Amino acid sequence: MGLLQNGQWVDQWYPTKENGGKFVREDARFRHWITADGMPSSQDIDASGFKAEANRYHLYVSLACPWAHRTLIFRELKSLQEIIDVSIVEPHMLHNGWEFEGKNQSAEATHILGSESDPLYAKDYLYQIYQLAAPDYTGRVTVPVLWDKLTKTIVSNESAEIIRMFNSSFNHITDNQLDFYPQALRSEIDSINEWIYSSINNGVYRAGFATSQTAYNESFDEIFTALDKLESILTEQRYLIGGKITEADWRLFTTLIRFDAVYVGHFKTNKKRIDDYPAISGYLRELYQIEGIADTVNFEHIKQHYYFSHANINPSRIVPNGPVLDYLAPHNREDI
Ligand SMILES: N[C@@H](CCC(=O)N[C@@H](CS)C(=O)NCC(=O)O)C(=O)O
Repeated sequence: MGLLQNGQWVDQWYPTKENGGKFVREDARFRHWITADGMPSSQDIDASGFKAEANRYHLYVSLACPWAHRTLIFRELKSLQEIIDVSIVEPHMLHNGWEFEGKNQSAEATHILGSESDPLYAKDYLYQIYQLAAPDYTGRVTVPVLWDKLTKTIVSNESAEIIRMFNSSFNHITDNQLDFYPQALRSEIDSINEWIYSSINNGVYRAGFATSQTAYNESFDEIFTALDKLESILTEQRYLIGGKITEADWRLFTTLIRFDAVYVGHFKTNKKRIDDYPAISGYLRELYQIEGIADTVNFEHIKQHYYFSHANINPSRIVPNGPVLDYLAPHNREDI
C-alpha cells in the first residue's frame, strides 16, 4: 500500500507515529460536482461544473470498501446502472495499491472472482488513473473514483459527495425521484452522519489501524458507546430518522454489514457482535433485504481485502472461513 507523491508512486503504510498511534484519515482531494445542467454547484470547491449525461461517467470501486459500497448502493437505488458503468478492482491492496485484474497483478495476489480489468485505459493499477487526472498529484489513491470520460479527469473521490450527486443530479435522465436527502431533514441527517462517521464508520478503522493501546482503547469505547445508543434508537424507531430510510441509514449499513464478518476479528472491535444487538441486527437485515442491495454485498471481496491486504495486522494472511451469517432471516421490523 502506498500513495502518490508529486505523481510518483511510493509504497508506504499509514503514518501513525506522529499522532500517538492514532490513524488519521486524509481528506479526499477531487471534489467537483455533477449537476443536472452542468452549471457549477455551490459545493464545488473548484467551481467547475460537470453536466449529468448518460454514459459519460465511470465508477471505479472495490467491493470490499465500505465507502465505495455507498456509491454502489446509490447507483442501484437511483436506477443509474444503465448510465454509469462500474469497474471492480482486485480486493488485495498490496505494494502497488489497488490493482486491476490482469497479468501485471502483484505476485502474491490471487485472482478473486468478480475483479475486473480497466475497460477505459487498460491500466494495471488505480494510481495510474489518478496520474492521468493529475500528473503531479500528491495524496492517497482511494476508491471510489468517479471518472469523467469526456474530460478524462476525476470528478470526485469522496463517497459522501458522490452519493449526493447520485441522489439528485441524474433525476431528469432516470426519472427516479427517490430522495434520500430531503430538504426538510438535511440538518438532522447531517448531524447523525457526523456522529456515525466519527464513532462507527471511521471508528472501526481507528481501532483497527491504531498502533498504541491507548488509541485502540479510545476508539473501542467510542464504537460500543455509539452502538449501545443506536440499539436504543432502533428499538424505538424503524430507521435512524423516524419512519423513512435516508442517506444516514445507507452510510451506516456499509459498516454494519462488515462488522461481524471482519471488524470483530481483524479490527479487534469484539466487545459484542452486531448479532448480539436485537434491534440493530434486525434493522441491518431489513436494509440488506431491500431490492438490489444484497447484490452489492460481496463477502469474499470483503474478507479477502482486509485479512490479506493488511499484513502488519494479519501477517499470515490467512483469511478466516467463518462466521456463518444469515442476513436473509426475517427482520420483524414491520410494526416498529
Ligand atoms: N473519503 C474517502 C475515503 C475512501 C477510502 O479511504 N477508501 C479506502 C478503501 S476502504 C482506500 O482506498 N484506501 C487506500 C489508501 O488509503 O491508500 C471516501 O469516503 O470516499
